[in-house]
Order: sequence, then structure tokens, then C-alpha cells
Amino acid sequence: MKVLKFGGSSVQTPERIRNVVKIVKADKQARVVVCSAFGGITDQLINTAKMAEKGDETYKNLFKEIEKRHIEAAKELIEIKRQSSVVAQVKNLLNELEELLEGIFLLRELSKRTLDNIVSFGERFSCYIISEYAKDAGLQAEYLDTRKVIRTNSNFTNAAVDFEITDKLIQEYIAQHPALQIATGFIGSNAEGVTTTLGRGGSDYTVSIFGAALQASEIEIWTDVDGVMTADPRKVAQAFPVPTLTYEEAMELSHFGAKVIYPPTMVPALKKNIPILIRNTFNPDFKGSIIYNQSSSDGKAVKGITSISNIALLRVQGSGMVGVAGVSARLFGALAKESISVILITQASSEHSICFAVKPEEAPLAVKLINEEFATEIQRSEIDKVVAEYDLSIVAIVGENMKKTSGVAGKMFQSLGKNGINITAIAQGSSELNISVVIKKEDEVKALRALHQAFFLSDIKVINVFIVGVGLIGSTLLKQIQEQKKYLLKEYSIDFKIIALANSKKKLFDANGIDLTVWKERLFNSPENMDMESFVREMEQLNLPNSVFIDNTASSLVSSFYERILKASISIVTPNKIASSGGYHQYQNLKDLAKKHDVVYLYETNVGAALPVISTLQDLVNSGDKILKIEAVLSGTLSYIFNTFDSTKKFSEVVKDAKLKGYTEPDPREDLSCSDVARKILILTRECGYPMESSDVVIHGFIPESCQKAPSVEEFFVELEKSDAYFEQMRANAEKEGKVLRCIAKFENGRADIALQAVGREHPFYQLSGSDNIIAFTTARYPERPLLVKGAGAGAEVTAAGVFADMIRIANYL
Ligand SMILES: NC(=O)C1=CN([C@@H]2O[C@H](COP(=O)(O)OP(=O)(O)OC[C@H]3O[C@@H](n4cnc5c(N)ncnc54)[C@H](OP(=O)(O)O)[C@@H]3O)[C@@H](O)[C@H]2O)C=CC1
Ligand SMILES: N[C@@H](CC=O)C(=O)O
Ligand code: NA
Repeated sequence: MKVLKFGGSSVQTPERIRNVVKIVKADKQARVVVCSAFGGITDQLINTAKMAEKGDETYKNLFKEIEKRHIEAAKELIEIKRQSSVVAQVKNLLNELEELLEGIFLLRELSKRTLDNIVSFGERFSCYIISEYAKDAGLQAEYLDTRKVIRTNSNFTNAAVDFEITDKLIQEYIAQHPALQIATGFIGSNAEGVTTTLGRGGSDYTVSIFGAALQASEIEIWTDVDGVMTADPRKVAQAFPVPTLTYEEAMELSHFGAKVIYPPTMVPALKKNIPILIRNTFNPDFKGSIIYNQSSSDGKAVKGITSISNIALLRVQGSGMVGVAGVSARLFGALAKESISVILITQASSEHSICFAVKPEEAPLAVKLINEEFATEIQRSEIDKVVAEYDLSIVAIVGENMKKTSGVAGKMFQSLGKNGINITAIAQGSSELNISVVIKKEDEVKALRALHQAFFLSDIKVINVFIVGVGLIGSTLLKQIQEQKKYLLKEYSIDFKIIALANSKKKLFDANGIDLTVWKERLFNSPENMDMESFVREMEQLNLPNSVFIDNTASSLVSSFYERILKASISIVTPNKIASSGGYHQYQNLKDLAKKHDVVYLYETNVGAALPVISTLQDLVNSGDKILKIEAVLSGTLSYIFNTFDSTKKFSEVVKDAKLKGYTEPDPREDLSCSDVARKILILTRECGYPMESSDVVIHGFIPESCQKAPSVEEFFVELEKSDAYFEQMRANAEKEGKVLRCIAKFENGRADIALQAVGREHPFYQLSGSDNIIAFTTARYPERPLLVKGAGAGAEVTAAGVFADMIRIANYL
């Protein structure tokens, strides 16, 4: 035998009622069906009564609406030949309600007792109409006004049930009434037969009372969600229903936010070990959640994650508390006198301070009460004045199996820490059912998502990506991410979600992720103009876990925001060399900030594109090697130019060709003037541990001054054409000696310089082709034959691939 309950949203409209009756009809075990008032009616009844109490005559309009809704529902649901008698019965009830309201209006008085009577009409209308419709639908059904069987005390609006009498009344009634009972939720009556209501969660309570009295095999609570969720789906989109949970887990989860069920309503069912099923009226084929007394064996330590969005934290501390008995009794006693409920308590074993959470609106009174209670101690400086902190949230993980599993707290704290979320207080009871942390309110959603990721989606790691710069490198990167998405998901469970994109004109944000097959159109059509300040602000405000910022520009404006981005606990990947080759202090500061905020700052593509240059150097240094000399060809552009330039081509044409091939900087003057190479060698010196500045790098430039000084890229090419003969002469001279030209950067004895050199066959840099870079590290461990890194050092594909590889490194770290 089963008892079922359908809440207000399940019986909101005639169409939904038909659906409910269909569900009930399909269930041969259903014995009692408890229904709430039609969705919204309870509130409307209360408002109407309150208006009448104030003497506001428009309460009559509200009454008319209530009247209309029920008569229309009856007309729509009940078959023609029985309609008039059912409508007449509804009208009788309406008349009774109208008279009551008139009484309130005349007396200007609304007692709790009358309010309960008024509110009871909601369930009485709905269950009567539903029972009549059920008959039409072919069910042997009857209306049960539960005031007949649920006996309570006279604590109106929140009456306590007398179980001894109620159980007996229910058992007798059901024994005498073989038909399916459509029973009013929420209401009962006292010993004198006066109407009462059962308080919050009333209809759930009713079904639980029936289930327990009848020793039902199951209690089904039909609502508008798929069950008890792993987290609040409005805050965590990936939340999913928990298949099974214990009563205690359900209580913990519903205590904090996930309000599918109101905990006290479970007590009668819990006492008799009756399973409670949470089912979705709008998705009846879904199994829902089962709440019973077996802890699950699915190996999951954590069942759900919940939060209380807004709390205040109060701290009482002082030397006068250490080892003194009775301090907490006085403290919490003072609060109890004013009915201030304490949400969370922590006290360290030093007993030096007690910290506890209350509702923010109750905090000022709590502070006052404690300061009064401990006035003497405060005066003697044995206890400090109470400190209250506001704008905090509690986030908790819940699960019975936590007590058998070590490392759960570690995982919780690590995932919060990695996302830059500071924990103000921690509480875990010895039942180990719940670990609660107090954090800043603004971090609540981020924490919920990070924890949900860690405990439920650990198979798939979502990395939230924000990209500025979608030119050559940026667009190639997006293409590569799109092509590799499935593979990374399948093989490594990494999901790169592109949350934002921007170029210099437009920005586009989509917290659900941007579909990479249409990013160009979406960005082009985006109504949002780009400015870095608002881009970063939006990124900070979204406050997503596992966030990575990618800078694919060559802009100093963009890199000037790195500091702020790292401080927001967002990792950075960039091929943009400006930050790493700007002031040394800034370079070091960014590295320190990344460490401090437990995020990652990667810029491997700053030198040699995807070639493992920086990581190799870091490995050498970290493992204790001494770098004696670095000699390198660090410009893909210059390498390509001197590998391609021969007597058949003009120098300026080869440079244009390098630009077309995507080797040059957005501004090719930077390559030709060697300033790009200077940046790279400077970065390498810094990675070796030398605090060098760009002015310390000596450049022996080789392009004519007219080219160097050209004010624009166009004019630079004009000047370059004028100098073609000069470059041809340079090349021919080298060729005569059997040599080739190489722009070589060198770092030795703390000095860095760059020069164009003609090198012969014996030189290790003679054999280069395409856009090859070569880097030779002579070190204490590689003294004779240097460690060489060689390969294509520029170009869209290799650079984007290097950026992508850095992103994957971060994903593996986070
Ligand atoms: N080419 C290569 O082989 C290598 C390149 N790199 C580095 O990669 C970076 C990108 O180069 P590349 O793709 O060729 O450059 P592009 O000029 O092709 O693209 C630059 C992108 O950045 C955008 N942008 C520029 N300034 C801003 C700004 N202030 N705010 C927002 N967006 C901005 C541009 O927008 P818009 O289109 O609107 O102007 C464009 O989308 C450079 O730092 C370069 O040094 C590093 C290693 C190798
Ligand atoms: N313009 C650069 C690109 C890589 O940093 C080069 O030519 O090497
Ligand atoms: Na590199």
C-alpha cells in the first residue's frame, strides 16, 4: 500500500490535475493521495484575509479571483452531466469562505484561529474537485477532509499532531473506506473540531502521517523537480538528482537550501522506516530519489553540496575564556532568551575563542546581548568585545559515507584553495555527516561549482577559458581546441569551455560556453564593445572555478591587467612577450602572485613558439644545473628570411613572405630591429635567475636607420625596398666566404647581446631551414656538447599548439 502526495505546482491547472490523476490511476498500490491547494491559492487566501482585516474592500476582488479559479477548474474537469452538482458544492464552500471574510472585514480582526480556517479552504476546494474528477476518470475515489482524522493541539498555524489519536482515526477511517482517498494536505482539527494547520511543509507532513499510520510500503512525494539534487540547480547547472539517500542526509541537505522536503515532515516516516520517494510530476518516468535508512554502497562519500547564502559570523574571544566552565552556556543562553537561532559553531581546543553564525538580521541583537552578558568580563579585559562579520555564506558537503572515507576534507579544502576561496571558519560534527565552511558571500556560487566539480564531476574537469585576441594565433588556437575537444574529453576528461572571446573592438561572454563552430559570427554580431577593464570585471564577477585567461595579443594594455587577473585566482597563458620582458620587478611580481594565489602563469610560447625552451631551461635550473652560456637563433622570421633569401629574391619580398606565412610579429619592424629577439633572450636570462632589464641587452642592429625609423608598417616596407641592394650585398659577401647569415643571441657571463653573423659549415647553426629556431644551452652538466633545442620557432600552428599545450598543463594542475 502506498500513500502519495502532490504539491501545489502539480495541481496548479486542470491540465496538470489530469496528469496527476493519470499517474495515480497507473499506480495500483495507491491508497491515499494527499493534495495541496491549487498552486498560489494559499498565499491568495492569506492576502485576501489580511486585506479584509485592514478594512480594504478590494479584498472582494481577490475573493472573486479565487472563486473564478475554482469554478472554472470544476467546469473544465467535470463531465457535463455531473457538473452542476459539483459546481454547486464548490459554491457552497465559497459562500462559507465569503461569510468568513465578511466577518473579518466587519470586525477588522484576524486571529490565528480564523486564519487557519480561511487557509483550509485551499485544500478543501482542490481535493474535492480532484476527487470528483478522479471519479470521472474511472477511479473509485472519495474526498477525505483530513480534519476528520488528524487531531492536533490548538497551536493555530503550527499545530502539533496527537499521534495516538490520529493514527487510530486514520486506521479506522481507511478500514471503513475501501475507495481511494483524495485527502486534504496541511489541515487538521483540535479536540473541539476547530480547524488547525500543520505549519511549514504541511502537506508533506500529512502524507508522512498517513504513511506511518497505515504502515505504507512507500510514501511518494510528487513535486516539480527530479528529486533531491546534488546541489541547487539554479547555482550549479550540472547538478543532478541523488538516486538514494538516508533520512539524515536528506535532513542535512534540505536544512541547507536544497528544499525539496522540509525535514520535520519526515519524522513519522523515519520512525517507522518507511521509504520516501521524491518524484517529478512533470517527468513521471524518472525514478527520482529514494530516502530511506540504508546508507548507499555506491562508494560516493559526498551526497550533496548545499549552502546558506547570507550569514553573519560572531567571534567572542579573550583570555578569560580559557578553561572557564560555563562560558558557552552563558553565551548561548543569552541568545536563546531572545530566540536567536545559532546556525554553526566552532571553537578551537585552545578555548580562546568561540565563533558562531547567525542570520545577519539577528546579528546586531546578538552582539548586544553578548556584550551585556559579559559586561563585567569585558570591562576587566578578560573578554574582548564581540566582533561581527557580515556578507558571508556557509557551504557544506553532506554524506554519511564521509565517516568511512579519509581525504574528503582534504579534497574540499584543496578545491576551494585552488580557486582562491578563503575559508573563515570550519565546522564538522563528530557524526561526520557534514563539513561546513564559512566563506565570503561573493564566493558562494564559485565554491558550490568547484566542490560539485571535485566531488561529482571529477571524471570531467571543466576549464573555463577567457580569450582576448583572436587574430592569427587566437583563431588558430580556437580551431585547434575545437578539433581536439572530443579527444581531450574522452582520453583526459578535460572540457575546455570558452566563456569569453574578444578582439580590440568586440567582446562576447556566454557563461554556458561559446559554440566554436560559430564563434566568428557571434563575436562579430556581439553588441558589446571591448574594453579591457569591463572584460576583466565581468570575468571577476562570474567568479568561475578553474578559470584561465589567454592573451593572444601583442598589447601592453592587455598585459597590464595580468596582476589583477592573477589576484582573482585566474591562471594565465600567453604568447604575448610584453609582460615577461617588461620591468624585471613586474616579471617577478607576476610569478610571485601566481604562487601566492595557487594559480599558474605560463608563457612557453614567448620563446621559440611551441619548442620546449622555457620549460627545458626551468628544468635545468630547478635540478641544480648551472647555465654557462646560451647561444641561440630566436627569431623565426629572421631565420626564415636568411634561409630563403638568395640571389633570385629581393630582401623586402622575403620579409613580406615571412609576414604572410605568419612568422612575424603583428608589427614586423619588431622582428627586423631585433627587439623581438632581445625580448626573448632577456626572458631566458631571467629564467636563469638574472634580474636583467631590457636595457642590459646589447643589440648590434643590422637594418638601415631609415627602415628602423619608419613611422608605420607601410612606410617600413617602402624603406626596406629602397634597401634591397644593401641586403643583397650583405648576403653576397657571406656567400663568397661559403657562409650563411644568422641573427645570433648570446648570453654569457651575465651579458646578453645580439648580432647578425656570417657562419660557416663548421658552426652548429649553419644547418637551419624554414622558420627554425635553435637554442644551445651550455651548462655545468652539458659543458662540451650543449643541450640543443631545435625546430620551427614561429608560425600560427606551432604557436597556437604551444599555447594549447600550456592550457592542458594548467588543466592537469587544477
Ligand atoms: N606568430 C608567431 O609565430 C608567434 C606569435 N607570438 C605572439 O602571439 C601574439 C599574437 O600574434 P598574432 O596572432 O600574430 O597577432 P594578430 O595581430 O593577428 O592578432 C592580435 C589579436 O589581438 C587583438 N588585440 C590587439 N589589441 C587588443 C586589445 N587592446 N584588446 C583586445 N584585443 C586586442 C586583435 O584584435 P583586432 O583584430 O580587433 O585588432 C587581434 O584579435 C603576439 O603577442 C605575438 O608576439 C608568439 C610566438 C610566435
Ligand atoms: N615573430 C616571432 C614569432 C615568435 O615569437 C618570430 O619571428 O620568431
Ligand atoms: Na617555447
